[in-house]
Formats: sequence, C-alpha cells, structure tokens
Amino acid sequence: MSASCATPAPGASLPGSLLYDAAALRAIEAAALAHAGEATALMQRAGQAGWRTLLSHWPQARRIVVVCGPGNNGGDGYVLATQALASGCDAVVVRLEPHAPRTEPSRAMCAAFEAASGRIEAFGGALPPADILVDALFGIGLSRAPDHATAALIDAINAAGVPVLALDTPSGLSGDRGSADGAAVRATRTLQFLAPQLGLQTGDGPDHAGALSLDVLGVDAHCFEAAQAQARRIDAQDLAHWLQPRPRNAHKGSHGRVLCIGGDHGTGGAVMLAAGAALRAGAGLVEVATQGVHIAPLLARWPEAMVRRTDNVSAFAGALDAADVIALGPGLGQGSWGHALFDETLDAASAADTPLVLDADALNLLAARPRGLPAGAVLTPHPGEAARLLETDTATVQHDRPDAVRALAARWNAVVVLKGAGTLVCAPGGLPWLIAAGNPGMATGGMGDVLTGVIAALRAQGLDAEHAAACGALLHAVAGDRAARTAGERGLLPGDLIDVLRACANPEPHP
Ligand SMILES: NC(=O)C1=CN([C@@H]2O[C@H](COP(=O)(O)OP(=O)(O)OC[C@H]3O[C@@H](n4cnc5c(N)ncnc54)[C@H](O)[C@@H]3O)[C@@H](O)[C@H]2O)[C@@H](O)CC1
Ligand SMILES: [K+]
Repeated sequence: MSASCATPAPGASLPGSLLYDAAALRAIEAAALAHAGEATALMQRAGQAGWRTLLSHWPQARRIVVVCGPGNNGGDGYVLATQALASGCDAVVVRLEPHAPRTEPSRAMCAAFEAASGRIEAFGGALPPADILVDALFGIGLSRAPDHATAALIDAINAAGVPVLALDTPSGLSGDRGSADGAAVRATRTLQFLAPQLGLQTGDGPDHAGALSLDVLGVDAHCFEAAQAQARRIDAQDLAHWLQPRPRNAHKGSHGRVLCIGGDHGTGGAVMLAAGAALRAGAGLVEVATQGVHIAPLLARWPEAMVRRTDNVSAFAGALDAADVIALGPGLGQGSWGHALFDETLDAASAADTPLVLDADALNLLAARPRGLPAGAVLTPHPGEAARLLETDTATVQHDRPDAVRALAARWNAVVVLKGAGTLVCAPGGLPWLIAAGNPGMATGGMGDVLTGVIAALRAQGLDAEHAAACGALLHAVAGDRAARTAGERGLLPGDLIDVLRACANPEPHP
C-alpha cells in the first residue's frame, strides 16, 4: 500500500472530545472541591445552570414541577425550584416519601426552598399539572434498579406529555453503560454537569437523554486532569481531520486496491453494495470475487469494478495476492462455498499480512471456528454478531456496550466496530471512539455492507486499522444523516448512502 491521501495532517492532534463515566466525574468533583471548597457552591451552580437551560429552551413555561430524589441530584433540583420561584413561576417539588434529602448540601437546598415558601408534595400516583417537568431524581449516584414506587414515579414523568429536562442524567439510565436495569426517564433534554458522560451517547442513552447540554460549573481546567476518559467522541466536523485533499500528482495506484469477497447465491447484492461503497469512498481499484451468476448485474451497476468468479475457489488466488486490503463477509453465507472462501482468504491474508475487514457471515464463521487474525484486522459486528464473538447474548452486549467493545478488541486482537446507536470503535487496549452521527433509518439490511466497503477503502488509502475504522464508521454515519435529510429516515436504503458518500468524503479542509 503506497497510499497517503487519507491521512491526518502531519502533527495533527487527535480529533474529537472526551467522554467520561461516573468515577471520572467524582474525580473531577473531588479536585474541584479541593480547589474551590464547598459542595453547596457547586450545587448552587448546577441548579442555576439548570434554571438557565430551562429558561432558554422553554421561556413560556410557568408551571414547573421538579421531581427530587434523596441525593445531591435532588439538591440541584431544589436549587432550580427556588430559582423558579424567585422568577415568579409556580414551582412545586414532588418526591417519594423515602426520598427526603439525605446529604448535607441537599438538605440545605431543600431548607432554602421551603424558606422561600416552596411547596413539596408527596407523590401519590399523579403529578401536578405542569408546563415542564424537571428530573432531579438520580444522577451519577444511581446504584440499583428503581423499586416499584420509584418506577411508578418515573412512569408518571414519561406519561405526562410535557417536556422533561433531566439534570445530569435521565434518572434510571446508567451514564456509564448507556442502558437501564429498570424504569428510566425519557428526557427531552439532559443538562450534564462538569463533563459529558459516555452512557448518554450510546445504546439506549440517546433515546433517554434527548438533546444534550453541558455546563462545566465554572470548574478550573486543571481539575479535569485527574479524570480518566472512557471514550473519544467524533462527529461530522472531524471528518476533515482524516480526509485531506488529495495530492495533485496522485494516480489510481496511490489509493489502494480493495478486494471484496462474498455474495453467495441469493445474497449477491451485499457484495455489490460493499464494492460500490469502496469505490465511492475513494479506493483506487476495487475487485470483487463472487459467484459467477452475480457478475453481469454487478458490472451493469459498477463497470468500474474488476470481477473474479469464485465458483472454483482456487480461481481467485491471484486476486488475494494483488489486494492491498480484503473485505470479507458481505453475503458470504455459511455454506460450503462461504466456508472455503473464509479459510482460503484467512490463510492467504495471514501469510501475506494483508489487512482484513471482516463482516457479517465472516464474523459468524470466525465465532464458530476461532482462529488468530493477521495484525490490523477490523471486525464490524452488530450486537448479535458481537454476542457470538464473545460467547454471550445480545442483551449482555447491549447492557454494557463500552465493556463489550473493549472485550472484543482484546479477545480477537483486532480493531472492533460495535454497530448500533452510538457506534463504538476500539483497538486492543485503546480508548474507544464514539461515533456521534447516524440515525435509525440506517437500521436496514445492507447498511453494514456499505460500512465494510467504506472502511476497506479508507484502509487502502493509507489509514491504519484503528483510524480507518473510526473514520469509516463516522463517514458512513454522516452519509446516513445526509441522505436522511433529503427525504427522511423511514425507507432509507444503503444505496442512498452510497449516492452521497462522495459528497461526504471530500469535506472542506479545516482552516
Ligand atoms: N459531581 C459533581 O461535582 C456535582 C454533582 N452534583 C449532583 O450530584 C449528583 C450526584 O449526587 P449523589 O452522589 O448524591 O447521587 P444521586 O443524587 O445521583 O443519588 C444517590 C442517592 O440516591 C439513592 N439511590 C440510588 N439509586 C437508587 C434507586 N434505584 N432507588 C432509590 N434510591 C436510589 C442512593 O442511595 C443515594 O441516596 C450528580 O449527578 C449531580 O446532579 C451537583 O450538585 C454539582 C456538582
Ligand atoms: K436526573
């Protein structure tokens, strides 16, 4: 591979921003308290930030109901409610009987609310009429699944039919994992404090957190040094980091040769999609090894592709040797043909150290017949495939996606793209990347084939395995968002993404 056009500018620092978990937030809080003193001061700032956020997004709201829990998250809620009263709004705090404040600062904030003639109601099954609800039930201190009474309160919040502003986390959702063990608030917006939490941006997180805001509570930048990040978040703005303008003297050999292998009888479209995506993502040459019956339709759609019939496995040995990158799996199937291609390809790639991108049935075959992978392989499982590769079930993968992607990368010594809402990309022992783009319209058969082609193309253009996977997952998601903008998410097809890939793969360079 001689390519150099899809590479970061020399000396460029990593793109994106860092995401944290509760332990990291506690470390930031401890550093801030050591520096600035009182816990109540931070709580005051948190509640005031909550009030400012509410005012800026819902300026017409007059009846404000704040649901307070027993810890410091509840304390933030009392501050917000006191601010609302001071601004002439009708503010009521609702809480469960056992949720009277338990921490010193939250007791003080509750007392201040009562001193301002604030009303506190015990939850008896129905919430008072409200223009907006504020969820200050639990934040990063959530330690168990909500019990029956708490779940009833959460259900009432979700059923109220008015906007919900969650303070710090939507109560019930783990801000670390992006999943809930029981009932969880579905917020319209979540105002995070100090630093953004990974769990709000992957798995169930986005559905529960809604739109995201952040307030760093005036904490000094050095307090963040103590915190260990859990992921690096990248969005559409970051594509330009990797997708630099091409050198003027580039030729087709500069951009690598991708070999796409797959497409058994009945699933020929999958390998066509991968090949088309590889072409549109900028691979210099794309060759397809597939069943002979698929060659004519493939060439009709993509005359730029080279083709190799694989009715006889040994017939494509030359293609394996010539490839800079091999994408194996789209439409491969798990029959004897797929098995033979899988074995042949992995043997050849291991012998020649050819970069691999494995997807779909290549992952299922790998799970069924575990073997070592050549260095720098990329695996792109959806949660079901991930579960097979980890010998667990899909629910366990989704319960803790950050943990699953790290475990997969370590288990297979490969870069892993764990697909689904809030796609995560992780190299062995590395910090995961969180892809902050994409939409549910992309939950359609064939989208994964497009992703495979994109990652292979970027690898062929000179990105290393980790960066090709991160940039490829991002480019794929950004193309999905762009395609959805024209006519909506429902009915979005993989081919729609391929149509806009080129426009997304040539971002304006950052000034
Ligand atoms: N980290 C920080 O620096 C700051 C934190 N603040 C707030 O403080 C929060 C953290 O406060 P806490 O540590 O007190 O934790 P929380 O207020 O999130 O909740 C802990 C309390 O809830 C109870 N609890 C946990 N899960 C429960 C469940 N499922 N059912 C019933 N009770 C349950 C615990 O026993 C404990 O009493 C943050 O999320 C944030 O809102 C802010 O006041 C300002 C600054
Ligand atoms: K909350």
